[in-house]
Amino acid sequence: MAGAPAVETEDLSLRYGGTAALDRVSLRLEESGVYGLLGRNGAGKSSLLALLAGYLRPSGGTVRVGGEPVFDNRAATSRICLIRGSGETGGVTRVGDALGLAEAARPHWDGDYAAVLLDRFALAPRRRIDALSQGQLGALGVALGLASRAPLTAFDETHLRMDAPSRHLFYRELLDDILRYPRTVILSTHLIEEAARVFEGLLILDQGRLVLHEDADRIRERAFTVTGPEDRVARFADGGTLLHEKRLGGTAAATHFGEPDPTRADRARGDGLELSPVPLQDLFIHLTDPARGAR
Ligand SMILES: Nc1ncnc2c1ncn2[C@@H]1O[C@H](COP(=O)(O)OP(=O)(O)OP(=O)(O)O)[C@@H](O)[C@H]1O
Repeated sequence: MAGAPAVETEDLSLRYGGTAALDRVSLRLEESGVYGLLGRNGAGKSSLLALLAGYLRPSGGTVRVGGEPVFDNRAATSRICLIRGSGETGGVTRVGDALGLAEAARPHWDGDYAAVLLDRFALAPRRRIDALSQGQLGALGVALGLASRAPLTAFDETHLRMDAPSRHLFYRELLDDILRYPRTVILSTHLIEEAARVFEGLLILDQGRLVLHEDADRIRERAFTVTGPEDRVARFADGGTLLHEKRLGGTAAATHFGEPDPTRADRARGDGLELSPVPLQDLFIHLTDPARGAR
């Protein structure tokens, strides 16, 4: 559907018996780009991706990709590629066979690009899949996902077992290829800091709920830590959104997450306080801290 958001969910919920894996998640991804999906273990990331790919029927709410409902809709799901874990290769024997399967299933498949990626990841098409290491399986999953060129592609912790140079190659390919062929990519990962540079937007799930859905640039503007003498840091905190506070021998460091306000920042600097950006991983830890609700 022309002009429809790439991904749209409304009050999307999923229950496994008595467990609420996802609880009324509403989100819209308008633009092509790379979105980071973060959450602690069991937060609901895989459940959300499985629902977006049409693998599961929601217990409640709706999910649309490119304007179309996805569950039981082959036309819609052929435009979605979800690579789960180190990848599922359909029970075939060799790397080259997995590419053949993907070519048959994926309307936007680019075989030449797949061959280039296999070469870069040093994976020969004749290699037996059952003899690949976990990291090599991840690299195959990454190659299958990238070469699918699906309008919605999701990687569910696919690259976690790959070594650092291979992961960096993946991030570079992702950024380069999305510029050439704009599409929406969701990357679920626990490797937050190293992947942060590829994220245009961020989704954070906590216990099945969406606690943050924001552009990466805006997050950088909204989050900062103010450090200095305790009394001045406390004065600065008045009326702000305090996420975390640390004190040591009369000095305090308070992490805020609120609306950008340049005058407050100027005031803080004028008061001799130091302002610094918050690493994404710290922000994630603070936002998903179980003690936060109590504070
Ligand atoms: N097949 C299932 N049967 C029952 N409960 C499930 C099933 N799959 C997931 N769950 C539960 O649903 C919740 C969300 O799980 P999910 O796998 O979506 O989390 P996740 O964020 O992907 O976690 P991780 O980072 O550990 O992979 C968890 O409480 C999990 O125990």
